[in-house]
Amino acid sequence: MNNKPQNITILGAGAWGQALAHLAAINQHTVRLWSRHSPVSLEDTLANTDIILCAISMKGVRDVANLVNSVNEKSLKNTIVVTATKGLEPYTTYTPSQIWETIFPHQPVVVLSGPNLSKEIEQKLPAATVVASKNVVAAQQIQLVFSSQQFRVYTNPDPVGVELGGTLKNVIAISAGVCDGLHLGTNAKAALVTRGLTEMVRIGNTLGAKTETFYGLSGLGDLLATCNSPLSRNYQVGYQLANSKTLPEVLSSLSGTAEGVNTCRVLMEIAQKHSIAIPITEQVYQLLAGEITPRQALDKLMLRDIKSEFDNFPVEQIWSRGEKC
Ligand SMILES: NC(=O)c1ccc[n+]([C@@H]2O[C@H](COP(=O)([O-])OP(=O)(O)OC[C@H]3O[C@@H](n4cnc5c(N)ncnc54)[C@H](O)[C@@H]3O)[C@@H](O)[C@H]2O)c1
Ligand SMILES: O=P(O)(O)OC[C@H](O)CO
Repeated sequence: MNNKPQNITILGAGAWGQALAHLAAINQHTVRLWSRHSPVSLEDTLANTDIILCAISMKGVRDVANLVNSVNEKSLKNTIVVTATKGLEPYTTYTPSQIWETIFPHQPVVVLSGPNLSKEIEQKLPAATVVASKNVVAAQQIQLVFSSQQFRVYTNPDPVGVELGGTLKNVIAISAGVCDGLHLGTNAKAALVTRGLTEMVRIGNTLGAKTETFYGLSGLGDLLATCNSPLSRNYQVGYQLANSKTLPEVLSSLSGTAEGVNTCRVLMEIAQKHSIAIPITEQVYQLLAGEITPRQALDKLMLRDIKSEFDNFPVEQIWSRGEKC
């Protein structure tokens, strides 16, 4: 493990890229920030870099990964790629780490994800996160690079699960914003977030993630942060839709990317393909498409067929044990 200051290139100079630059600088690492608007070329920025950290919005990840590959394929021999994007690619349904792994099959790829609202990190408030990779040593290296008094970093052996936790919670955060925007109360919010976690596990398991990862920081932890904070852009989308704003109005008022809007569309494709029940996501999708009102979405969720709480524990099974009375 290398405990020396590292040369880190952060791709994406938005809210999250800048917050990560601050966290890396705490440990005396040399940080270079690059964005598509940078005056310095990507090639120059990447010279002698030990770590490439991508904090680009989902829609730019493949283009930027291809750009990195085209300018610097040979000199990146020992470079670790870290991905901090929380989204899914339309059509391929790839996660960001899967895109990086496809383009850089010989580099270690590490996922960094957790309950990390950048505005709180900017204010130097404490936070924790998770780093996960198929390459355990690379994950431990990134843990060492970012761990500080302000930022506690855990490793996890399930990169797909860690990445999907951060991605899938964005859609549930939109629904939580709607719930608060309609003033539906704490009981309703608890029910929504808990059933939302069930949807996350269903999708995650189908895509190869471990159930227990969703009960950790990158799953439940990030879900709680995002569903309970007005600082979350995804939460704001739901909150403002519930307050009669249109989606274009909401998106133009946000400072940065609300990935849940596009993720929701990709999740609908995945759910249809694999026949997965994701009723909350389905209502968010119809709401974003302008097909239903927030109140209609609520009624649809409340009036669904009654069922057992757990997928593998049908009502009939309980009754047949004579426990009905
Ligand atoms: N802000 C947070 O609190 C936070 C925390 C954790 C993870 N994230 C995730 O990090 C990612 C970035 O979020 P952000 O808050 O920094 O967003 P942002 O909108 O503030 O910044 C996005 C960055 O991506 C770049 N970008 C966007 N589209 C691009 C394209 N087509 N090609 C090249 N570059 C492009 C922008 O120039 C900018 O540098 C998102 O996936 C988000 O979910 C954000
Ligand atoms: O502002 P949001 O909704 O993109 O949330 C930011 C982070 O994902 C919270 O961990």
